[in-house]
Amino acid sequence: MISMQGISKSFRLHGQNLPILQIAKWHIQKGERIALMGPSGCGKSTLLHLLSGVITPEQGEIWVTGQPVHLLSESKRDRFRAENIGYIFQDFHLISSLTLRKNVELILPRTWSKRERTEKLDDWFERVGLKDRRDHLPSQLSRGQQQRAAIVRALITKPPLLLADEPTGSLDWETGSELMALLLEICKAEQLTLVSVTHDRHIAEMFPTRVDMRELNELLRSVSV
Ligand SMILES: Nc1ncnc2c1ncn2[C@@H]1O[C@H](COP(=O)(O)OP(=O)(O)OP(=O)(O)O)[C@@H](O)[C@H]1O
Repeated sequence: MISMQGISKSFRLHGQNLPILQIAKWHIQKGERIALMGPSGCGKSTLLHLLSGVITPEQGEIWVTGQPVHLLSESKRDRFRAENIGYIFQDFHLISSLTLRKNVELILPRTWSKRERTEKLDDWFERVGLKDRRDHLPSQLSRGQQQRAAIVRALITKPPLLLADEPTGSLDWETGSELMALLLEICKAEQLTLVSVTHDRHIAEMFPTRVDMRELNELLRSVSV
């Protein structure tokens, strides 16, 4: 499903090269659900951006669903991302002037018929407990409900890889753990692969697999971040 090998990634800052990631090998099987943990600034978000092809490494190979992401042009990476990756953000990233339904409709493939769209939207909003709220604006909903709508937006096309960057980070513990339980249950049922960054040890314990950046990123073994 995912294979990374010999990865080096650095950023250019004030004329200097700042090494951020060095990963010898990382393999993820289809359907794995992984909590990615590690101290602030250790490169967790950078790693998600590499997996989704938002950025590319200086060295190394990244294969996702059989595609060599490291070799694709920017436009091909955009397409790869649209077809293969669902993304959930800490702050939901819903458009405030649009209803939940319209927020999700924006990303649906043009090839879906009107009937297919309506059926899938109804199914998914029901699945996350928002059946009666889908025609409301984000501001009319709680933060947990907004994140549920963001889950619908990320999953409705069933992308093989779901990336989440602190999806419960702006929710209280109870709301956050309920939301994560729902997300994990859906990913298990649909056999979707999930890599989710979290700072919360209790949330991480809900996952079948935990990966610590201190083990993955070789730079963290010699340098403290
Ligand atoms: N575009 C960029 N240009 C320069 N430096 C960057 C850029 N993006 C990230 N960095 C640096 O890379 C390092 C890793 O950042 P990253 O956001 O991946 O860390 P993180 O582990 O996700 O942190 P946090 O848990 O605080 O969100 C940080 O030192 C950050 O300042």
